[in-house]
Amino acid sequence: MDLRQYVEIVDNYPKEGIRFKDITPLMNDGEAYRTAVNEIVKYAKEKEIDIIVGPEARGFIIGCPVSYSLGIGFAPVRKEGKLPREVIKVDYGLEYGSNVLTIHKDAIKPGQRVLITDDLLATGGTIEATIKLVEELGGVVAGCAFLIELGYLDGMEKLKDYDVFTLMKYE
Ligand SMILES: O=P(O)(O)OC[C@H]1O[C@H](OP(=O)(O)OP(=O)(O)O)[C@H](O)[C@@H]1O
Ligand SMILES: Nc1ncnc2[nH]cnc12
Repeated sequence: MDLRQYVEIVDNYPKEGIRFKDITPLMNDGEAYRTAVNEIVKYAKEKEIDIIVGPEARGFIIGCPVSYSLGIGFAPVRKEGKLPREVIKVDYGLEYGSNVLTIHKDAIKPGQRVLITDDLLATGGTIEATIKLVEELGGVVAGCAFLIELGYLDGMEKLKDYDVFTLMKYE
């Protein structure tokens, strides 16, 4: 199944010069969504993952069904001010802005094997920040999985020391 036909490219969103890759058509199609999630489930099984971590909001869309399918937990990474208990935080930049990400201090047990999921790898700022949070809690980043990699933004450079799985690459 060619999943690219379900990714819509929107020019100049959210600002001038950005070509936004919209995955909502993929999610709207049950078969395409399931095919994409199943590929990541397969990858997660190979990596013997204990828990999935995904950054808000699109990381949830990919990570939660993978967690459900494997019967393992999901730990949300959220923008500042959203998680109710004690958190650790990190600043990060992305293709069109900057922000703060947080995770609950007790979300991951030291030594747990973590798969980080997101819809898309652009500059790698979000994934780098998420990795920092996981590692600060003592988690082992056993893999990172994305639907889409924007090769022209070199996010992969930040992931040289990690195992990465992507379904679609745009140059
Ligand atoms: O590799 P980067 O340059 O960091 O960009 C990728 C990130 O940008 C998007 O999230 P965004 O922060 O727009 O938030 P959203 O998921 O809430 O839409 C996307 O879902 C990734 O998390
Ligand atoms: N070009 C892009 N399309 C979709 N999501 C993004 N997040 C960061 N850059 C993006």
